[in-house]
Amino acid sequence: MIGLHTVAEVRAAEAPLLAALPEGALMQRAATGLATVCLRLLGQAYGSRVVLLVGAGGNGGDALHAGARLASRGARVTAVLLDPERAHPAGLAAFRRAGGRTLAPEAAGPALDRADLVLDGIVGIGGSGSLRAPAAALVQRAAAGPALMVAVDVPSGVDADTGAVEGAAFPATQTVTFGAVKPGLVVGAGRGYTGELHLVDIGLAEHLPAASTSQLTDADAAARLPLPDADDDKYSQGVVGVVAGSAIYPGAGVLCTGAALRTRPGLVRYAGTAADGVRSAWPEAIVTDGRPGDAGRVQAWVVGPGMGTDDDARSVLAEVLATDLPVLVDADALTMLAREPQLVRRRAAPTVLTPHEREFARFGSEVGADRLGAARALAADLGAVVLLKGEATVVADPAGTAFVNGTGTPWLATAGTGDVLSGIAGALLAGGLPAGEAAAVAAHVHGRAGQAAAAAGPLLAGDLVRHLPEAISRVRGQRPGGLPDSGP
Ligand SMILES: NC(=O)C1=CN([C@@H]2O[C@H](COP(=O)(O)OP(=O)(O)OC[C@H]3O[C@@H](n4cnc5c(N)ncnc54)[C@H](OP(=O)(O)O)[C@@H]3O)[C@@H](O)[C@H]2O)[C@@H](O)CC1
Ligand SMILES: Nc1ncnc2c1ncn2[C@@H]1O[C@H](COP(=O)(O)OP(=O)(O)O)[C@@H](O)[C@H]1O
Ligand SMILES: [K+]
Repeated sequence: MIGLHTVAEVRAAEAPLLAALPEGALMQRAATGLATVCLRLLGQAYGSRVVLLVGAGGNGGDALHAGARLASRGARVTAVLLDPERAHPAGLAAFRRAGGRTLAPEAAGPALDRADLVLDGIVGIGGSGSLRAPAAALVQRAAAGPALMVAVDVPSGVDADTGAVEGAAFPATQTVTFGAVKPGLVVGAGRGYTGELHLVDIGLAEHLPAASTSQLTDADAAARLPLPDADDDKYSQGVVGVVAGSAIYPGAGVLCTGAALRTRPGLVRYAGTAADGVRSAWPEAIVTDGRPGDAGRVQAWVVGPGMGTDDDARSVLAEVLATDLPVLVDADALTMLAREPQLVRRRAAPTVLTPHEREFARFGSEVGADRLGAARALAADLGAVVLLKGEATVVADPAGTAFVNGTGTPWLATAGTGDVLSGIAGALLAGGLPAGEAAAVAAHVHGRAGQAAAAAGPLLAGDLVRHLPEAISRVRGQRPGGLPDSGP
């Protein structure tokens, strides 16, 4: 599990180290790691052109110390001092001793235009608000040039906690971050500015609290996807019930049921008006065109995709939510639930809501720039797990534990892929995973299936279902074997 730590947590963890270590030692660790990454990227330091963008805080200090190391290896390093009077004194002295030269921001254009590498030490975890004018102009000039763009700790202009970007920000090809991954590097707009992420260990780990926000690795997901063993039968892996699709639009029912089958193929029951379509696509499912109560026993329900929002649909939703089973609520069911949120507030069993941004807004407030904060707030308000879909899907539970998904591809932005996600998550809920983990593992596996399917070109939602066994095998670190095809 990759823990994501807020600025406050990083500052609190730094405090005892700063008190215990000789002055500047922590910054030396950071700068050494930073210079090592830059040297690797440059390949050959000697003769290469490096420009440092240096703000007035510790972030600029890191850049100056790293620049000194690069200069001592023969790189031609120029520091653009945004606030010369306040540049980090020890860093600037080391930089000058190593032969580095300085420039005023107004004179920096030509150097930026021909740099091999630009190091962004404008602002790190001490930043607030949008990037100020001189810094923003330098960032834009650097971005237009040919250089590798390396951000120090956090790309300047990105809010380290939320990923919010107001105005300009440094579009890094690489970000070298210190001590802990900050949430803003992997979520929201910030994710798009971070590039490849490098974490430098500066000794903070033992001082950091347990992370309340995490990102799953393949190994974390695999540990939550148990293999069936000799004692299992078709019921023991958990039976999932699916209410999705309609007579006119059976697709959502077919996709959702297929995804559930391909995730934990113990048993999937389907109840709804898309019964004929589901039956012919998936002979493995047990299908009724009756109500959920007619379907037989299940351990979790998925309700919503393509089911409509008429009175019948509303009464089916109420029936499912009145059970004491875990329920995943998606799509049309979210639209209905937003009108009657008490249906979920009064539940004792876990509920997972999987809105995209427009569905989220129906519950009363826009997602905004702080996606983690928004998901946490809705989860706490409704007492449900909220999986907020999008480029970086986030999952939050009512107690405040959250996950940021790290897998996926923009090719997933196509109709029906959300129905597949619901089927995967429903199967994991029925298997007994805690609701927040079921949602997070589902997003992880769904993203991996998207990546596998996209390798062959533009993907359709049905391709995701077909690639699920392969994606799950890969998450487990196994070489996927071929599976016969069935369904969409
Ligand atoms: N603590 C340590 O020992 C270690 C710290 N480390 C490093 O230090 C960094 C934290 O240093 P920090 O606390 O000095 O803050 P920092 O990120 O440099 O920002 C402050 C400067 O930014 C400016 N500024 C603010 N907003 C702005 C905006 N919108 N647009 C433009 N400018 C803006 C602000 O200006 P001011 O408001 O003061 O006028 C001030 O000049 C951390 O990220 C890591 O890199 C590592 O070496 C490990 C050891
Ligand atoms: N730009 C994107 N990058 C990565 N994943 C995306 C992007 N846009 C959408 N997705 C993913 O695609 C899926 C779309 O789901 P949804 O909006 O419910 O579509 P539908 O209702 O058509 O099934 C979600 O899992 C979402 O996270
Ligand atoms: K920075």
